[in-house]
Amino acid sequence: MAARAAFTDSDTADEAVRATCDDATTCKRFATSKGYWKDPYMQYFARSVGERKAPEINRGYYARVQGMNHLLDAFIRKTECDCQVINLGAGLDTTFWRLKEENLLPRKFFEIDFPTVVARKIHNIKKKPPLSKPIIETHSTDSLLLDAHSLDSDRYCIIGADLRDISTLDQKLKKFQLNQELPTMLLSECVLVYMTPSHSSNIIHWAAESFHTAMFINYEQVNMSDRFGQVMIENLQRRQCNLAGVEACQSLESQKERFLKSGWEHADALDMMTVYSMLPQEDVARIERLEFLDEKELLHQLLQHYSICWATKDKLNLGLSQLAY
Ligand SMILES: C[S@@+](CC[C@H](N)C(=O)[O-])C[C@H]1O[C@@H](n2cnc3c(N)ncnc32)[C@H](O)[C@@H]1O
Repeated sequence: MAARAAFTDSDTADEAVRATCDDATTCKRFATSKGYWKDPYMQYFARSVGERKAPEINRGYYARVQGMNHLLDAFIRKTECDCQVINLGAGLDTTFWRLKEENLLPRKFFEIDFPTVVARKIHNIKKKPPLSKPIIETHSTDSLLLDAHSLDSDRYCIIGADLRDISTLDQKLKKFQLNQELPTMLLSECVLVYMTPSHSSNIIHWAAESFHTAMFINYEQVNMSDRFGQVMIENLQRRQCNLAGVEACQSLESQKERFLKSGWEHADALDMMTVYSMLPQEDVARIERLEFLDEKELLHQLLQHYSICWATKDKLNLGLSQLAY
């Protein structure tokens, strides 16, 4: 009986984590509909613009997306596209299509998420030509591997897997021609915080062991032990969503530390208030004119509770540790 209850609880917990993918998608969809940044592909994953979101939420998503893109694009340029990207917990992210459009496609772009999330994404890709066309265009043969929980083409691959099961993840990536010799970017955008510190540390460790030249960018909460952080945790708990990994989100130091103790040579971390102040200020001024923001203090608090941490290892001496804002 006890085992059964535990199974049901963890199932509910995983379902709540999977639902966070819809939150991210609807918030990004809304912000793009207001013109914070351009993403012509989002509409194919979330048809309706949905409920209005507060201006501080839209600015927060702007900082998140621009902040991640800045480091990712710098890495791709540094490697002259001779690299691969693995987006862990990718949800309905559209980065592959943006990179294709901007002529910045890596040799291969991998995405991982729970099989049910992947099944939904594949369903949308199959049905919407603007999503499927770029995949077909960059594929050299007539047929590509496609089933309910995976799609593999020359340049884009999406895999249904649980990130907490590293050996299956590793096996599946290798089956789809992961190249351990290529400079590799690992992305986790609001993902690690949903798993225990031991599970996320396994992933960070596995990534460091698997590639000799790599960069890992992690976006998630920080400064979570203060009052504002506690309220964020309680709000999520009310929706059955437990931030199981919050322990690593105490400070910028704790964020860096988890990489440095797991085989990464160099790590940096900034809170999103700082990232926001380092983004191209002309564009920041443009988005600040889009909507009137009454509660500046709330925006600052929000941005101070998220961070981008990036870590590198660089056997090929590409200069990865110099990539910054
Ligand atoms: C908040 S969403 C973020 C999605 C995307 N990275 C973005 O920022 O738009 C978190 C994603 O991580 C995925 N995720 C969390 N834990 C996972 C696990 N153990 N295995 C696979 N995917 C996981 C969820 O299914 C969800 O799609």
